[in-house]
Amino acid sequence: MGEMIVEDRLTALREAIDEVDTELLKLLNKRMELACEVGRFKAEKGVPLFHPGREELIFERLTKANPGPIAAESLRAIYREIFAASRLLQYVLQVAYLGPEWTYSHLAALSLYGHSARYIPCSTLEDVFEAVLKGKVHVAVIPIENSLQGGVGRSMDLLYESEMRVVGECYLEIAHNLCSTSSSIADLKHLYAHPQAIEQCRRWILGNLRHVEIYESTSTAQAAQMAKKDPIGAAICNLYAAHHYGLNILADRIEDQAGNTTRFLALSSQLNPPTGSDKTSLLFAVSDQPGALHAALEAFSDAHVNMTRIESRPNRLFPWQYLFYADIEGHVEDENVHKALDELRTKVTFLKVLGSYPKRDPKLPIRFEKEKLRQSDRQG
Ligand SMILES: O=C(O)C(=O)C[C@]1(C(=O)O)C=C[C@H](O)C=C1
Repeated sequence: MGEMIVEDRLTALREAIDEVDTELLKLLNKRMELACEVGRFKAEKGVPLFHPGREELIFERLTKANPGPIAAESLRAIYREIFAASRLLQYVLQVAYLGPEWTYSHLAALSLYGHSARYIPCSTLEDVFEAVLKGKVHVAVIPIENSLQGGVGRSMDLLYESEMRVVGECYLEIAHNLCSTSSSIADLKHLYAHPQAIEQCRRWILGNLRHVEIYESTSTAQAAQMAKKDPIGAAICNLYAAHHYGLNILADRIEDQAGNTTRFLALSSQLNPPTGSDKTSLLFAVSDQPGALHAALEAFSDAHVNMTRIESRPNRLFPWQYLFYADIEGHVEDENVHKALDELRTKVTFLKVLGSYPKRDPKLPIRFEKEKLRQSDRQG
């Protein structure tokens, strides 16, 4: 093909793209106007503005209707930002998370609510819970379990102690890096890291950093802040923390085990409607007698409800008694789940339904990669 023909073809294709973009812009603005109208209507009638379930229903419908070639993950990313822009016209969604900025919790929150929400870092998990309970934020994002280390005890205790609804979940790939203002591992004398990160990179640290003294930090992002102030110090943190706190990456992906994933929960004071692909979280206690747990679990098998997780935790109010945290497939309004919970209530000494929310696939965790850093620069 001659050079002119190539140019002509490219120009024609780009003109066609320009036309589609103009059309998309018109449609996007039309959508935003409708969302504004919904916002005004809700405000007038005193209906809560934040409605996480509606977003999930839209995602769900479009994913099913999508003929391709756009990938489901791309469609979700586009809609995450459409919702964020749409919410921004109605109000600013406030999201609390365990800070400081650029912790994995921050990344999980960003993956759930997009870049137009306002993110409020809290210094403890207690403060994160309190922010929602006191109505200072619409939603909070907390870590609940890690694929290698199991449940996050403090989050589990706080779910028991507070009145909170679980309204969403997400799985985030945990990718650790050794980051420093120094450019050589040999020059390092100090390592700042969160205890869980130390645990997850233990073999790598033993193999490469035997010469350094380890200082525990309260989060991976705090480790990055400490390393920034120490010319002979390094931190274990994510790429975003390294980038935003101005650190070099001395080694990437230093976690010992591939597939390290943390599950996060979104908490709010509202209920979600069923989407057809939900999960329900609950906690319960059984009496101290033979077969009590077995009998409780039968409630699920009898109603053909699949349990995706069960974990026990000491009951801090009653020593040597235990609480069971369970996740089951389905929504509390689904018939089989309703039936299972009715039966469960007759077999347990305590039951708290934490909430139903759209189910995510643990095998498809959110990944924050290098390429996405530029985007966070523009928007973060
Ligand atoms: O349906 C609503 O309740 C809306 O506020 C509209 C809308 C949308 O853009 O589709 C706005 C923001 C999202 O949170 C979910 C839905």
